[in-house]
Amino acid sequence: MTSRLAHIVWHRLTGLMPGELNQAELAWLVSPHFHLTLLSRRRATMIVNRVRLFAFLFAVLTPLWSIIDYLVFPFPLWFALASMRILASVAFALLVLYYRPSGSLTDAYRAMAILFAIPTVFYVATHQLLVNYQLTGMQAAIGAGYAFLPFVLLAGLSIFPLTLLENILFALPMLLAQAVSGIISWATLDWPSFAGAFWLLTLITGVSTLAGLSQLAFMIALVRQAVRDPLTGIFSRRSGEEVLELQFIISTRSNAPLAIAFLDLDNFKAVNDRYGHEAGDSVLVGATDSISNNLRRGDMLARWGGEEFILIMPNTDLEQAQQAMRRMRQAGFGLRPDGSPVTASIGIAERLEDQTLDWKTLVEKADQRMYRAKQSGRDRVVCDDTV
Ligand SMILES: Nc1nc2c(ncn2[C@@H]2O[C@H](COP(=O)(O)OP(=O)(O)OP(=O)(O)O)[C@@H](O)[C@H]2O)c(=O)[nH]1
Repeated sequence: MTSRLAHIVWHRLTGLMPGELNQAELAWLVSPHFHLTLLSRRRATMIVNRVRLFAFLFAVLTPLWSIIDYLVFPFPLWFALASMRILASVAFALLVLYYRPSGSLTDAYRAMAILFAIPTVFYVATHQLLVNYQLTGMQAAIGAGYAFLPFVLLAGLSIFPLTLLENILFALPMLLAQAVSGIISWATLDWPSFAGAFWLLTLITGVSTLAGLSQLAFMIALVRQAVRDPLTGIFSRRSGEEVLELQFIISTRSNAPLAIAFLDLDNFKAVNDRYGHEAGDSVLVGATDSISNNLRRGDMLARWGGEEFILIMPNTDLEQAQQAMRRMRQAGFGLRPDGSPVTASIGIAERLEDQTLDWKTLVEKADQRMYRAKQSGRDRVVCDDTV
């Protein structure tokens, strides 16, 4: 009875989670640690682009308020505020001009940190300046507006597709700073208004976090659709090319081996011809399931064409790649509708061994070897040009 109730409550709760995600992807909302490289790169690009948009808006809006300050405040005050606004505006403009997306998350975090640091410094500086003046009436009302900046910053978090952990890490310094400033001025603190403002900041953080998580969920679903082959669920050719390009650069830089295997299922056309297209589809799914179950962590399988696949194996030399193929062929590639085993012809190429200068040549080599495996009788691996 209790377990049934717990089950219902759990079901209801998970029903609240973004419906576009599957169970495994829900963990991706918590921490970036679980994200695939392709998602991280796209997210990093999106974050930097949003930072630049935000910075552009603030570069334009920040100096405009000087007109109001000029009309309301006495001379030395409006001039000092205007100078600070111009400095902040220039800093925002520099961020727009010089920060470009690189695909690296560290760069994206740095861009966000700079974006939030500019108004924080501005806030602290203007606060120091304004406390020296005894403002009343209209002047006090306009001066109080400066205290709203932390609210704007925390609300600004909502435009970024961040995980729960990242949202907390970015919001925490601002909330802590607010709390510390309250503790420092403890004796003279107007308690109810401080507590009210702090509660409001926490609420805004919660809403921004929800907004960020919803964006992230939507992005995860879109990236999945863009990078996965709809039939087999493995990576599409387009994302395979992207990963291969990236892995080629990484392995060249670190002088590490990079092996790829080009796999083509044998006599697959006969399955379609004899048992129909749907049976053919099931064979494809069975073969990719079997390969995926035998992959090493860090390896990546992409569907290159109809019944052609490319397996990307970073940090793997020729000998290790041959071993991997032996293991894979032993595990098999699933069964044909008549119960006989599916076999594959495989060509292997390795960056160092083949002295290839770009990833396309590496694929060409593996493809040619796969073709020779077909010609010399199918169901075999070819890994050099000697046969
Ligand atoms: N069911 C199904 N068939 C596909 C799909 N994509 C490609 N094919 C079929 O795969 C077959 C490939 O046939 P071939 O290139 O002649 O190769 P094969 O029969 O495997 O022969 P070998 O490669 O020489 O061993 C074609 O009949 C395509 O129509 C797909 O998504 N589903």
